[in-house]
Amino acid sequence: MSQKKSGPIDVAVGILMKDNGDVLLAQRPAGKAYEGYWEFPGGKVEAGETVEEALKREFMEELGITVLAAEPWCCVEHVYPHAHVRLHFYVSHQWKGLPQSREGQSFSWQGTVRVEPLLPATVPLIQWLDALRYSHSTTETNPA
Ligand SMILES: Nc1nc2c([nH]c(=O)n2[C@@H]2O[C@H](COP(=O)(O)OP(=O)(O)OP(=O)(O)O)[C@@H](O)[C@H]2O)c(=O)[nH]1
Repeated sequence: MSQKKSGPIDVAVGILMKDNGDVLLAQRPAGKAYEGYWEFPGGKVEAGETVEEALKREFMEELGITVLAAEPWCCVEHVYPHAHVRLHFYVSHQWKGLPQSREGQSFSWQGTVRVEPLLPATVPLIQWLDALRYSHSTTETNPA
């Protein structure tokens, strides 16, 4: 009989944010659960790795990007039919390289995120991301 891992699976997820606030999304390639859904790039943390190490490894493996620095932002748990995941979202403003489709995935830089469908656990993040983006913005006008 096969046994399922009972606790959540840790996943490192990275949000690359350009100076203008645009963020990078990737479309899950064929053969993965939720194929065709959009997500922030990342993947499962392997045994013996920190979340940050996993983040850097996944970005290099999947996109050929070197993440130079990233800050932990928020953590979300979600139970899918295929897995119970704990997503550790990091925001990075410093990286090297252009996204390469090493797994056949499509990419899109988005201001207000309009690509669909998004992975269900990622949907609430989009609203929080707008707040984060505006808090970084220096061009915001004071309504008063
Ligand atoms: N990368 C990423 N994963 C997410 C997001 N939101 C979300 O629910 N997930 C979930 O987190 C898990 C990530 O696992 P994965 O299958 O992409 O990881 P991996 O690259 O290590 O895949 P592999 O098992 O094929 O090697 C999936 O269950 C996925 O549904 C997101 O925004 N980005």
